[in-house]
Amino acid sequence: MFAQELLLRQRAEFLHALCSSGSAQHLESVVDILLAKGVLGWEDYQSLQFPGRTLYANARQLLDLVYTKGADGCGIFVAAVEQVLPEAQRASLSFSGCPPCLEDKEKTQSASAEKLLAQRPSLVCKLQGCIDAVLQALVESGQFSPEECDEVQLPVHTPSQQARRLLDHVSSKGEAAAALVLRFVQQKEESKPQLNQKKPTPTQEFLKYQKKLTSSVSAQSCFLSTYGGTNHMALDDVFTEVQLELPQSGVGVHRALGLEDILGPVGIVNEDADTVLVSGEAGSGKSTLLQKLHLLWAQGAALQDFVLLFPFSCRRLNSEHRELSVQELLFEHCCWPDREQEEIFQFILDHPHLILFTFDGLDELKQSFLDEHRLCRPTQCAPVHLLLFNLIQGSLMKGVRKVVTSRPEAVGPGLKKHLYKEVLLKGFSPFSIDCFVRKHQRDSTVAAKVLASLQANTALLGLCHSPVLCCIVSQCHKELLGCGEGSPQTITDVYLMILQHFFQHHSTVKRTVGGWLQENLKSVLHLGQLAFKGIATSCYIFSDTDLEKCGVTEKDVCMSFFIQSKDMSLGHSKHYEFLHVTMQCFFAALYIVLSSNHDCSTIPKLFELQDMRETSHSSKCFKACLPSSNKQEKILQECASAAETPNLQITATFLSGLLSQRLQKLCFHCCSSVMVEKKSRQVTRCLSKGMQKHFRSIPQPVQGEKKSMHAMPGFVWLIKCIYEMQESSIAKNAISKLQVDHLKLTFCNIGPVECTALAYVLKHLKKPVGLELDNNSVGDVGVEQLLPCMDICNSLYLRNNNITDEGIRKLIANVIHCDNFQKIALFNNSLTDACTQHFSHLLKNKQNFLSLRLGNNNITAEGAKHLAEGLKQNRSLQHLGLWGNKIGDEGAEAIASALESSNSLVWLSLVGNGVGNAGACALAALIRNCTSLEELWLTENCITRTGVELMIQALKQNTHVKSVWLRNNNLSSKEVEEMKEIELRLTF
Ligand SMILES: Nc1ncnc2c1ncn2[C@@H]1O[C@H](COP(=O)(O)OP(=O)(O)OP(=O)(O)O)[C@@H](O)[C@H]1O
Repeated sequence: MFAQELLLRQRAEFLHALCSSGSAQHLESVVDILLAKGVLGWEDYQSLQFPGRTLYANARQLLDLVYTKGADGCGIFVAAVEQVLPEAQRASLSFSGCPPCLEDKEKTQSASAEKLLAQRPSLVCKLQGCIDAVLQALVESGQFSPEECDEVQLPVHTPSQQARRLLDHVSSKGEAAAALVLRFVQQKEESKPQLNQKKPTPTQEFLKYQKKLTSSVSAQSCFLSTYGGTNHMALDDVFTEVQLELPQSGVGVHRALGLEDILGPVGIVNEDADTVLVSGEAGSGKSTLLQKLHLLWAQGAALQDFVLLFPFSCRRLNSEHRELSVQELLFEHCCWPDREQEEIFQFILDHPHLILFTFDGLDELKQSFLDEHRLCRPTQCAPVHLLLFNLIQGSLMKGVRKVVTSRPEAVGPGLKKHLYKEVLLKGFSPFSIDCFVRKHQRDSTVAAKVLASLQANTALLGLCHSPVLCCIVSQCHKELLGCGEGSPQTITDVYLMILQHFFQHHSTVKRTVGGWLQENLKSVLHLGQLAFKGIATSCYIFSDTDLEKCGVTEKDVCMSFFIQSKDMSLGHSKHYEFLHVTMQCFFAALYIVLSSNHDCSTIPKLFELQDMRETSHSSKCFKACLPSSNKQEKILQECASAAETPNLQITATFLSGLLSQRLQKLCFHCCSSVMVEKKSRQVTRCLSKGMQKHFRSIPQPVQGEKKSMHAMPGFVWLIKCIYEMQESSIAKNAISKLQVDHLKLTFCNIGPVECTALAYVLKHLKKPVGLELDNNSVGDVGVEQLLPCMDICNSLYLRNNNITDEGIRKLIANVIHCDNFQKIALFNNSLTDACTQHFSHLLKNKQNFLSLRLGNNNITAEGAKHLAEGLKQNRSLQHLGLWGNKIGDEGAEAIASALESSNSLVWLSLVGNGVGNAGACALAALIRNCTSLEELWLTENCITRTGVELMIQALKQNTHVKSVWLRNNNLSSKEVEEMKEIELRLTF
């Protein structure tokens, strides 16, 4: 088939192939190739750069364009798609009979600019990881302005997009800039360490082993056991992009990362270390992400610098009680070499840089990470956890790259110092939720209905940012769509929904409302007992005997709550795991509620653990709740040294939900109402006690300062438990005694779910507070969830929280009516000019508003003009911060002229905005006329002597201004010295 015809016939498939991952990566890589091959010209390329257009719209535009390029152009396009897509995706497109492809046409490119274009695809790869250095070189050589650097480095761009922006700018600068970039990349390549140098020639036996390992990794990773119970879904069909970020470092930046960045060069903190940590909350998708990496490696689509990949699960390593050498660990737990074991192991020892180990779920390892016991010889036998710790530290098999996943709580400073880099996994973005539901629900009408019901219930939408919950919600679409008003609000509701889903799926009996739990009570208690024991002893894999002991029957096993353990080392007997560990926590909580066997200290003990985080004390205390009637149980108790606090906390959260007034009635069908009510009172008391303890720890403020509480993650957990109870009186009671002016919840892993709970509780505060949520993952959905408590907030700090203009639109529509609300800080989000209209509206209509800080966003002169409209009509604003935007001279003129008549403005920052002398001139007028201004920040604004002199003149007429900051402008040191003498208030 001719390529042009293929493009027409398979248009839908091409679109799907380029866009279904939800990321622009495939599309952009194809465009790179088309530019390099001359299929697209610069104008074509510009027409594809339409801001705000959806991925699919861009892909359609590209297909239209390519079609007009004739058969050759289409042929190159098809080949480019083939090159860019992972193998599994390629299968859905039929390329047979297509014209040629991507061999280079041996053009003799003399000019550097031409080379830059022809080598674009490889340059995009090579530039990642050295963008900052290239930009610095371009600035130093006068080729780039600081504004252009800022544009390239915008945090909304992924590293590959930053590389493309850089190349785009360079291409408009001519030969010298292009030559500089090429030189830079060449030098970098030449100085690269061994990793990318020619790979050694492996022997036949090695190649056979590599093949065996690859197919075993592929077999283990190609399916995802999902909530269909017995159904398995191909990972490639359902994997949806997750949000990856780098942790903060100083005034850090949240950056969108792709899968390739997990092992790529961005975000390295310690070049000498070998371990990459991927950390994320329960159900955020760590195991699935690792599984995807395994699959991509096995498919030859990623991580091809590594010739062998050994995947480990810490959950399964817990069952290894022998002492092993590293060699035994690799070969017995991953893949057995049929021959020449020694030779293969020697290859691994000789080429550590070509080997990758992955360890999933370090938090599930029964022993906490210790940096003490060193092993150095790969032949030395030791308990598995010691081998693991020594591999992570690098004292064993230095140079082998390791990827480890863990919940954040389990990562202490001892481990952190051995990290090459850390990547935070933040679950699904709103876009991914959409994508996931569409992939999971093949029927597009059902998918649309599920998505509509999520939009109508934003608390549930917030929960769906956690992939595990998104998966359950999508799985239970019938229950969800049929529940009308009573649609789930809490995480307990969602797990009850899946419980009901599975029970009803396996039952033929017609049920009475609420009767389904009663009908299945026996199964619930058996499964609950197994889950409870497991949670208390960090046990997540169960043998037939374990099941038998708790009375779990064959029928219970078939109920879909379990998956069969994929372990290769557990011999022939069957082993089971709950579908997900959170499901185990849920059954454990059900058991505590429904069983009559517990002594009354179980609930208080479970809640007390918040004070014992990161110690094994919590588990010891909790283990005491286990009935230790027989020997085996005692052994179980002894060998578990550290039950995971996070899982105990999740269990306690479910317990709060199940014992809430509205869900209690479900339990009344199954056990004595007196007992349930008693347990419920216990939970309420524990929550109240826990909160009081936090409040008592608040230090008295230093004189003149506000009383401030710096909340810890334990506080957020208590708030979430209170939310699960869905009783205003409990929330009111718990929070009414909090008397602070400022509530600080920075770096507390606050996402939309936590925002829902926070708002539910904080709205009952008696006195207005400042709410500081900097450096979390609030996002637009989280902002919407916070609205109910905005009445009681006088200031809101949301620096670094992935907020876009849409979140701001909803926020402002609400806070405009809140009398107390006076300050907002939104430094380092994804805001553009579109949000400034809303702020302008706020400024016009809220004459007690004091402070607006929008630093490090993407606001241009256009946005500044909108803001200026609002500023003209505002009489109260004291602080305005636009640091690190791009308002330029025009924007500065608009802002300065709007503020000239202000008699409230005290502080103005336009740092790093390319204000220039024209802007400085307008700001000089502001200095002359504004009677209240005290501080003006104009650092890094390309202002020269002319601009500063204008300001000096203006300052002569103004005694209010205390300082004007002018560091890093275009002044020589001589000029700086001179001007300092003339005007002491200038700071250089
Ligand atoms: N990227 C993804 N695409 C599609 N589904 C996903 C993705 N990530 C997770 N899921 C779904 O969510 C479930 C839970 O994810 P996963 O087990 O990977 O989380 P986790 O972070 O490892 O949890 P835990 O810390 O509790 O072990 C998966 O079984 C899968 O159904």
